[in-house]
Amino acid sequence: MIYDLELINVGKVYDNGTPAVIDFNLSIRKGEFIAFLGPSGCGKTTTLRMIAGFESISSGDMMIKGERMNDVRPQKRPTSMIFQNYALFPHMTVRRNVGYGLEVKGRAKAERDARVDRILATLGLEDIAERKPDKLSGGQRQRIALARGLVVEPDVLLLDEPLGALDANLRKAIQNELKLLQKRLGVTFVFVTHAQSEALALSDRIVVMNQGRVEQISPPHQLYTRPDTPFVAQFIGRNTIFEGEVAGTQADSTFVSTSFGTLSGCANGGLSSKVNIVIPSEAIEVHAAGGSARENLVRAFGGNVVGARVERFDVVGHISQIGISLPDGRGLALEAHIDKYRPGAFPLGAEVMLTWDSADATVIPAH
Ligand SMILES: Nc1ncnc2c1ncn2[C@@H]1O[C@H](COP(=O)(O)OP(=O)(O)OP(=O)(O)O)[C@@H](O)[C@H]1O
Repeated sequence: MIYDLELINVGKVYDNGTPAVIDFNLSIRKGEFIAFLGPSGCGKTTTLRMIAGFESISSGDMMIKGERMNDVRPQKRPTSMIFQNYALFPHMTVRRNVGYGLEVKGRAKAERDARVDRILATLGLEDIAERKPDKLSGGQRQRIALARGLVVEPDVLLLDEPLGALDANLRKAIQNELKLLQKRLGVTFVFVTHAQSEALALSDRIVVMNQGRVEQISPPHQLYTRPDTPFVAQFIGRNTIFEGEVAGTQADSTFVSTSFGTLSGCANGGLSSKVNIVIPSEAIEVHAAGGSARENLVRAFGGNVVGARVERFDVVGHISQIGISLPDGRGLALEAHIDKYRPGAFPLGAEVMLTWDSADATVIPAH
């Protein structure tokens, strides 16, 4: 199979010796929307710049449609890049800004005009085509930058935090547009962000990076529900993590001996003896303690019962928010519809029990 983009053991060491990207492997199919997600300094932008050709590749290979690109100059690569600040020329009209890439490539005026008209129409920018960018809103400037990237008809569009300069509402609206546009045009997008919600909402697959290494590459739902590593479990979603050692397996459940008792979840990949059991907030239920509740819950939830205390109970609109503390002092925040936990269901300071289904928890290697 020929991929639109392949990174094969790609590494980057800067001149000062900093290893910024280590052994990056990824194969992207045509029309995929891929997000690079990770904390500041993890190597997202460096990887994007290596793909664009603005940064040299220290080791490994970068291929586009089966052709090795390592030594191809940026303007000769079938990529275009959109920067966070959009890098629009303030003295040029929107139309010239959008057509600039085609001018640089030496395309004839008639072809340039036709392509620019088409992309301006696609993005709803015809009415402002003769204006200068500094007279336009953030959302309009973002769309112009997108038009400028797409007009050269790249195989791969590279986007470096392209929504970072927009306020939250506009960001959400443009996210939706971006996703629809990408699917309609069928162009492969590689998108850098450190906003988790953006990556989860937009991408077909997310690459989570940490300190120059790829931690996990998965579709959003899988990344959220089945983290591969402790880093991903802490970085994505809101998980509670218990450390322990594998005590045995039965059917799909792996039992883990922890300081909170023997707890269980689904094993994700091969396990060493030291493991983490990862429980998403959404999977945790709160029950009043007392009477024979504990024995019943232990039976119903395969042993997944942990005692805790209610520290906070707030109702916001139709959502109940419960702040819980575990015996080891850690806190967790749970949310559910008000129908599930009615106001006053748990008085502050109440002893409660937390449960989850084994199938909703994931057991991963501790390192
Ligand atoms: N030109 C450079 N010279 C030396 N080191 C660099 C250079 N550019 C980046 N680095 C280092 O490489 C590592 C990765 O940086 P990079 O900008 O790729 O991270 P990032 O994940 O994109 O971060 P951010 O989200 O803050 O943009 C960091 O340790 C950074 O300090």
